[in-house]
Amino acid sequence: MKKGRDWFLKTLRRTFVNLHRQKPSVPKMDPAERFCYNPTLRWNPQVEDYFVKAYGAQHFSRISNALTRPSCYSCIRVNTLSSTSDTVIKKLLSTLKERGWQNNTAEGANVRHHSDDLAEASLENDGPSLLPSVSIQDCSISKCEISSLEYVLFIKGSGPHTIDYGVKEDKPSKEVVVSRKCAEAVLRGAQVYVPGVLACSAHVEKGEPVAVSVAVEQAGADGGWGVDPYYSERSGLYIGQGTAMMSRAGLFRVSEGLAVDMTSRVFKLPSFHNPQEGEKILDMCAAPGGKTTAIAILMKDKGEVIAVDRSHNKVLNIQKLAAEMSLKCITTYKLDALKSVLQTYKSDCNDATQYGETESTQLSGSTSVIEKTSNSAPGDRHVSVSPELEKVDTLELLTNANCNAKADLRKNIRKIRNKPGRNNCLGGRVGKSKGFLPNSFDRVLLDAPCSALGLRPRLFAGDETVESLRAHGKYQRKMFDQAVQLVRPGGVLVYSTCTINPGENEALVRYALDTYKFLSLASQHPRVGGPGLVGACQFSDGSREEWLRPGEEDLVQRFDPSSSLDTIGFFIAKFNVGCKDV
Ligand SMILES: C[S@@+](CC[C@H](N)C(=O)[O-])C[C@H]1O[C@@H](n2cnc3c(N)ncnc32)[C@H](O)[C@@H]1O
Repeated sequence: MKKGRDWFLKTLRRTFVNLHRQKPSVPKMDPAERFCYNPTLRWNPQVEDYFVKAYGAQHFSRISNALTRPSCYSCIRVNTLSSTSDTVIKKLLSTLKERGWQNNTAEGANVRHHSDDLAEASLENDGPSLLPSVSIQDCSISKCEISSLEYVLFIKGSGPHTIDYGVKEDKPSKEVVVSRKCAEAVLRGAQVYVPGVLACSAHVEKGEPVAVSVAVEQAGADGGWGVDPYYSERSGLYIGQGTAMMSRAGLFRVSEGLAVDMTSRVFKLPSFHNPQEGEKILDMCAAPGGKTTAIAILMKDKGEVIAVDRSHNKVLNIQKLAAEMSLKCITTYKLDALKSVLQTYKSDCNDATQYGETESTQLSGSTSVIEKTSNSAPGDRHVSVSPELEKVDTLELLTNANCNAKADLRKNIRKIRNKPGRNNCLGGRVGKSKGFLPNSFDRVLLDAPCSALGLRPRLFAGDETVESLRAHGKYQRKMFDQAVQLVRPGGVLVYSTCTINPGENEALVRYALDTYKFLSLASQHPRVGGPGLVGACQFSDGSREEWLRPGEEDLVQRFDPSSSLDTIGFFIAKFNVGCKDV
């Protein structure tokens, strides 16, 4: 992160120096066109070409445009073990009120005035249930209407709003330029923190109003992507206005802290820093733990939820979330889902469901996991070495490991590269798992990693190639093969992922409906009962494929009709494993 920021700052400063020397002429333009939010999403040219052929230029431009805007909703899961949805709604409303959401009518020009009475009434209401949706200025909170999911709350924001930046002679008074990542967070309700700041106008003092704009990567002459800080290039890239919380000099002296307190935003979405029984459940790609904790709540914190992720830091995040929510039935491990099924195990382990290292991150004593004291390979040890010593250490490690195969050599080198410290490790112990025995879980959730192409808002998409998009599917399939082996006969495997509306293009149909075909094929897996597959896919054109049985309709996530991005289809498929005749 720090390296990236240094690189940005270096590039930026170098370009500013060049700019100064070259004194390029900035084309005059209408301030309304320039000081607004109207970004163009850049794609890898091949991917763009691919999608334009698939959707047609106009439709693809709509998709691209929609992706640059944040989703209208934030979603909060209520921990119903310690509160109720109504209580949390009241609390959220009161937090919003404290933050001035009702009265701050100076924010933006398109302010929608909802009645404060409703919010007031609901805050004072001690009755059994609130209205399904309560609104205050620019924001409404509602419970999910699907029965049994009332613990899910939707917070709807508003935007885009027009902001008066106090432009004089085509220039806003003072300006802070932030990185693209920072801007994407600000568009979802965050503040501007020091690490996100790339540049700042001269003579900015603490307390002064500043316009906040974003420096997005532009295609360079060499075919690569780079930040182009040309003033005029940030047209349409203004994301709001705020108060500088430190002077310009202070900003570049410190490495953390609040840099700009946002007072007017193009998109208003409040940011809240919040986050069934006896079964044994595995969550295979669990971080940050949203679904793990939801499962634990549904289990009334009784039973065993084993949450694994391949990233050390992300496992720490799951632990943190579980601890914050006082959930005791969650045990976490670091594990690559592609190696979830234990390959070799020793017969002296009675009823062992998995092998772990000495360290367990188990949060309760309820799991039947058996841990071994030292079954880690020599390469597993954490070696903290300086870069100069790294080569020596690698060699030593390889010798010690007595590796015969090239694959082992590669694996051990990778382990060294990823050792704590190189990865900005958050610190903290994480138990490693060697995998689980087949048939050892009542249920397995595979919330597989995807291309994240549908994540919004998105201001840069140049990194994704057609090949990388295709690779996600293959990766998911391998994980599925592992997951299906771990469910006990009669158990359930839940698989969730998203895909892209295929439109009418044949090539895209082949690519996007890959998942769909995969799910159909998966139902013919020797361990999966054909009719046991339930799932659904719903596309924007209204077409729908489903395999649902009465009472299972709620398994399917439905489209938000108010969303302007209508091209992503969701799959949530449930497989009954090991019973062909279900
Ligand atoms: C879609 S996210 C999971 C979100 C999570 N289920 C939730 O609701 O909070 C996918 C996760 O898979 C993890 N992941 C990616 N490849 C993995 C692998 N080979 N093994 C285990 N986890 C993996 C990523 O680190 C990421 O945290």
